[in-house]
Amino acid sequence: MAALLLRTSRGLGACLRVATGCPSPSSCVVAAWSSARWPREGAVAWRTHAQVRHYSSSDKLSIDMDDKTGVAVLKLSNPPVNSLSLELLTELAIGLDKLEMNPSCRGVIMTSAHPHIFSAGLDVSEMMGKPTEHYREFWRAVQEMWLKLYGSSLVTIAAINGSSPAGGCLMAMCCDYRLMADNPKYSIGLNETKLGIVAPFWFRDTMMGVVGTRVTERSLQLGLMYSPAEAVHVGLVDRTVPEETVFEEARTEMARWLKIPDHARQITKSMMRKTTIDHLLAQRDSDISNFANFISKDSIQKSLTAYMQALRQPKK
Ligand SMILES: CC/C=C\C/C=C\C/C=C\CCC/C=C/C(=O)SCCNC(=O)CCNC(=O)[C@H](O)C(C)(C)COP(=O)(O)OP(=O)(O)OC[C@H]1O[C@@H](n2cnc3c(N)ncnc32)[C@H](O)[C@@H]1OP(=O)(O)O
Repeated sequence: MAALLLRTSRGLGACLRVATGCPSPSSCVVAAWSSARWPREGAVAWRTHAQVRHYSSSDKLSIDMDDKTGVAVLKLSNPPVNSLSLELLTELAIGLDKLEMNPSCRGVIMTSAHPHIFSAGLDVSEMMGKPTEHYREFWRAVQEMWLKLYGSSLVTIAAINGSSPAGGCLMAMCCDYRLMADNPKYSIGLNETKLGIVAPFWFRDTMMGVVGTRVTERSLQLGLMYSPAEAVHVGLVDRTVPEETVFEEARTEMARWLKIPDHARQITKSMMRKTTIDHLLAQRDSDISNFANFISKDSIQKSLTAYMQALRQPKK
């Protein structure tokens, strides 16, 4: 058991083989471990100096870590719609990594600084009119963000305070719990087919883990966007709350999750997610090539152009 308390600081994907005698990352089922999240002398000393630390140096992302509660707040702030550009994706992956390595950190609340939009998903302009090398780099960054968030050993809660299509929905689905503002104007879902593109297998697998096979199949084929109430009905969101209380409700929910001993919860989370993570890790390069080939096709570029033009039309 003592071996289980070793820190590896690498999220759920890192196998603590020493703990289970597991020979390889791919055959290890329960050994993934990030860090034993018990207070250490160093961490306590750190707390006396500063309770809240600002983590991110980017203006597109703020990360504030409260040393007293062990909870970090990660706020997307990339106007106008929090689209996930290469830069923001990279910042997200770095920020999540830093939190994973901080022994004081036990949970992350992810939310948006924008009043009505959680995230518009991947920045479509990163997928249009660029050279193949750019598409490859972009897609690796999308994968990396997913690996860090889906594979995080921390408690992750999405405080969804606005619309959340496609990649925005993916980020929310990576979290352990989702609260959404009950505003019927907001929507959430994987709408990729409506853009003429295809949600890759790991988007699908993430959704299946949240809502099951049947709802995923219907949602993906039709590119369904759900209102908050519908999202609760299909299980995509755990709970709706009045808009002005989303953040406080997320804090209350976090406190509930933090009552569970970290080691037990982390191993359980790893058991649930490891197969899905390994699936992408095993096919990372081919997934990048598939994306780059697919997105470079003239027909796909035309679809994206038409979609963006339609988006720019005045709304009725
Ligand atoms: C064989 C093949 C097998 C496998 C395939 C292999 C690989 C897979 C291939 C591809 C996978 C790709 C996966 C893609 C995931 C994504 O996330 S795609 C992005 C999808 N996102 C959307 O569709 C959201 C579109 N946006 C909206 O619905 C709305 O903008 C909003 C609800 C978010 C906000 O509405 P409003 O507040 O009304 O704001 P506006 O609509 O006026 O937008 C303001 C401004 O922002 C621009 N914009 C909006 N969204 C995006 C975006 N995602 N990226 C870039 N830019 C965006 C919009 O055009 C406006 O710009 P301007 O007009 O001001 O210039």
